[in-house]
Formats: sequence, structure tokens, C-alpha cells
Amino acid sequence: MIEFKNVSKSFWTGKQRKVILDNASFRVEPGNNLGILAPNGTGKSTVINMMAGLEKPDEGAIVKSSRVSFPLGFMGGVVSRLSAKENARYVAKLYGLDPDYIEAYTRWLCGLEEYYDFPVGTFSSGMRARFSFSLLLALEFDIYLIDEGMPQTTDAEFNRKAGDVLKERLENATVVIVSHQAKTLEKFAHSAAVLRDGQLYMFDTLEEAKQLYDYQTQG
Ligand SMILES: Nc1ncnc2c1ncn2[C@@H]1O[C@H](COP(=O)(O)OP(=O)(O)OP(=O)(O)O)[C@@H](O)[C@H]1O
Repeated sequence: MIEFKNVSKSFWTGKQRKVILDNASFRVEPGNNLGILAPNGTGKSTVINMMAGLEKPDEGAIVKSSRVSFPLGFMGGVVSRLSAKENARYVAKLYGLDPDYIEAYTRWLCGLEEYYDFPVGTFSSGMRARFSFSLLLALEFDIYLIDEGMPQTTDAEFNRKAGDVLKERLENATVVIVSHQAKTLEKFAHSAAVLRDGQLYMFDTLEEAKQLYDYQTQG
């Protein structure tokens, strides 16, 4: 479970205070895939980063009783001058896992062939996406965080493999996915929430969340 207790978060832009959360309290329950809808620039990444522990709240507390992933697509832990292989082995050690297993798994899933042994800094954005997604799926979490859908790769073979693995993972794990469009959430979300005016409004269904969201974005 991830619980936000009276969490406030804002940024000072130099001209104004941008409020992301204002004394917000909500929970992400295991087994209940949650989709969060919010327009671009309103704080989706910030909320996901707070769940991952990459951003701290200004006030309040975030309590976690599950293993929560880093956000899908997050490359902060990956060192550009090291190869995918070296990064995978390093991350395995950080998580106390078998480096041989994590190397073999990511090598198989990302399908980068000989580029797996090249520095990550030389990768195209699609190759980076494939590597970071493979790394995320190689590690076992109770809650997976996804920012704006699946990585956009044009590699059909990778998309199929990664989609299958994610589906399998989600039989025992939960996903939190944020997007500015309901369509991205449809495949995963059981319930949904709308980030608005510093609060996260929770709904039992995506349909209900969409009604508030459409009203908000069109009005
Ligand atoms: N470290 C920071 N310092 C100042 N402002 C920030 C910082 N991080 C984010 N912001 C601002 O907070 C707001 C929300 O940013 P965030 O990236 O969370 O939004 P988002 O909904 O994920 O946007 P997008 O969908 O465009 O990525 C934006 O106006 C952004 O400029």
C-alpha cells in the first residue's frame, strides 16, 4: 500500500507558486490498478515521483508498505558511460539480486543484441526505453509506476514480449499509471482518479473519472 497523509507539494517558479498537492490524503491499495488523469503540466510526474520516493513532500507523510518501483522510463539510476550489461549488473547488486540472472533476463527482453554491451549514452531513445523497461520488469515489485503509458518503441517484437511480461507481472502486482488521456489508462486501470486543484479525486471506475476530467478540460 502507498498512503499519502495530508501531503502538500508546490514549486516556486520565480513568479508564482505552482501547487501540485494541497493537504491531500489518499491510498493506493494493492490489487487495485489505479489510473490518474490530469492535463499536461499539472503534476502527474511529480505525484508518481513522490510515490517512488524521488520527490519529497513539502508537508505531510508518504507511507509505503509495499515494494514500489521506480517510474517506468526513469533513467536516473542508469549511468550513460556504462554498457547496458554493466548497468544491469550494478542495479541487480543494489537490489540484492543475482547479477547473472538480471543480465540474462534484460539481455533477452530488450533484444538489443550486440548493443547490449555498448555504453547506454550511445543508445537512441527507443533503445533506452527498451532497456529501462526491461530493467523494470526484471526486478520484482508489488506496485509498478508508469508515467504516460508504455514506452513508445517501434519494435513490434519488443512490444509484444514486454506486453506479455507485464501482463504476467500484473497477475500478482498492481500498477499505478498517470496520463493526460483516458485512452492510455483503459488497458490497465480498475479504478481511476483525477488530479485537480491540489487534490486527487478517487473514483471506482474510469468512466466516472472521465466525466469529471472531461468537464474540467472542456469547461
Ligand atoms: N523541480 C521543479 N522546480 C520547479 N518547477 C517544477 C519542478 N518540477 C516540476 N515543476 C513544475 O510543476 C508542474 C508540474 O510538473 P510535472 O512534470 O509533474 O507535470 P506533468 O503533469 O507530469 O506534466 P507533463 O505531462 O507535461 O510531463 C509544471 O509546471 C512544472 O514546470
